[in-house]
Amino acid sequence: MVGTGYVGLTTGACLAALGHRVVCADIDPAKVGRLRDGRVDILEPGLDELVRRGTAAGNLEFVLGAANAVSPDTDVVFLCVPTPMGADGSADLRAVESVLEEIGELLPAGCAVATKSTVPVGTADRLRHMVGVPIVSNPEFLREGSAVDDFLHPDRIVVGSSDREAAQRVADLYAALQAPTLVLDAASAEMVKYAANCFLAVKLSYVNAIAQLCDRVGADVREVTEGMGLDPRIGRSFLKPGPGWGGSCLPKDTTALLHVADSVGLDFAVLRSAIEQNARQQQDVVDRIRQACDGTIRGARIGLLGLAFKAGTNDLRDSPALRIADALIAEGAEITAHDPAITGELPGMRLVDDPYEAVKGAIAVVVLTEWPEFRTLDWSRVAELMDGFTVVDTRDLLDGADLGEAGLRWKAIGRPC
Ligand SMILES: NC(=O)c1ccc[n+]([C@@H]2O[C@H](COP(=O)([O-])OP(=O)(O)OC[C@H]3O[C@@H](n4cnc5c(N)ncnc54)[C@H](O)[C@@H]3O)[C@@H](O)[C@H]2O)c1
Ligand SMILES: O=c1ccn([C@@H]2O[C@H](COP(=O)(O)OP(=O)(O)O[C@H]3O[C@H](CO)[C@@H](O)[C@H](O)[C@H]3O)[C@@H](O)[C@H]2O)c(=O)[nH]1
Repeated sequence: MVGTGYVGLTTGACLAALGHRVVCADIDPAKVGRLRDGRVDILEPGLDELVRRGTAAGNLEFVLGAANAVSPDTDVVFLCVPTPMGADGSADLRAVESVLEEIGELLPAGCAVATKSTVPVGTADRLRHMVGVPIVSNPEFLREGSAVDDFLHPDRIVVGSSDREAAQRVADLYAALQAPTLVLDAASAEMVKYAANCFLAVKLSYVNAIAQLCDRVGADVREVTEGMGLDPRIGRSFLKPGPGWGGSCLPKDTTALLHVADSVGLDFAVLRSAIEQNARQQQDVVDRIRQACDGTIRGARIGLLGLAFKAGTNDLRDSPALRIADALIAEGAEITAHDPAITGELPGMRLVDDPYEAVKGAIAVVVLTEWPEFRTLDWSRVAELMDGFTVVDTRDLLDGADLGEAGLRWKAIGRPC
């Protein structure tokens, strides 16, 4: 397993739990040291336990550098390194290429390379020349915050390669999970990943736009999405409006697929407008906060509850909450923020470990991440501590009546307030 982040560590620890012998490599010596001591940096329920169990059982180990993960009896090398957004919006494949360069000569005959990193269509076939063995696309669909559970109970396993036998060998590693398994060509497998993530992004942008419309026409988006979701063709999940979608995947994958479409002369207008709607959604939240601050953000003290891109994770990558915070800071706001999973320092704001400290003296309070503990805050105490009385609830998390009783004004997107 090359790369021990969300994907590599989860996959490595879970494959070890299924009985395979796994060697996980990372380029970061400090991370490798911590993992050898059984310390996991990321917040993923069950992962620490699996890492400790695998290490104790002797079928999960951690090494520095991809080359040290490869041996003459290696069957599959999984690539789980980052593929971030490049300057032109395309996926930056430098980490993938540098690993292949590092291990190309070391791979034993009969082994396969499986790409779990999200890579654009054509990558497996294009990079094949760098290694003398088949490359199998094996996209990963886990969600942060439920990575172990998603791995162990997958909706589907997708593998694809021009070498079907190699693809089947990779699929066989997951046989114990008894999941629906698709063995495809490499391009189709690579496309499944982007097509799925981009569909989710389009769905969210659509529902965020519906929430905006509900506000303007006096409908209640909670009831509207319930009515939509009961239609099995639509489904109930991914229908919750918010401050815009973010995280380490949806933003970069939508931009990367749009880049691919542009490069082959296809105007993927629906995807482009989903990305644009997402930027507008974040700007709309800033505008709502401005209204709550009597029209001026400059000099206003604003308390933020939640910074992670969703509840259940301490990942801040491409978090809409941070984008919104940055926009407020750029307009001259004084920001105090609290997130139960985030400690340390962040530029331009005061990060505190007590939610009541975050709301102290605030003219407006903004809920940006749907942490359940925010629901049960003592709103009378919040009202006493604040200097103003508006709570902008971008996640429709709170009970408006509770806040009303405490003398606060509750503002949610698309809900009658
Ligand atoms: N995070 C998710 O939920 C998720 C889900 C599905 C797919 N993906 C995809 O999986 C890939 C990895 O994502 P992630 O979130 O796990 O990333 P991450 O940043 O959490 O982890 C990547 C790891 O790779 C290591 N690394 C970088 N270069 C290396 C090298 N040359 N040799 C060895 N290790 C190296 C880094 O130090 C880091 O520990 C990306 O392509 C991403 O799009 C992510
Ligand atoms: O009803 C919803 C559901 C999600 N979100 C937001 O959408 C973003 C993405 O959420 P989620 O998909 O749960 O996060 P990730 O962990 O990034 O997972 C996505 O990205 C991964 C990386 O590619 C894929 O593997 C997963 O299948 C895909 O769901 C977050 O900002 C959420 O707050 C909403 O606003 N409303």
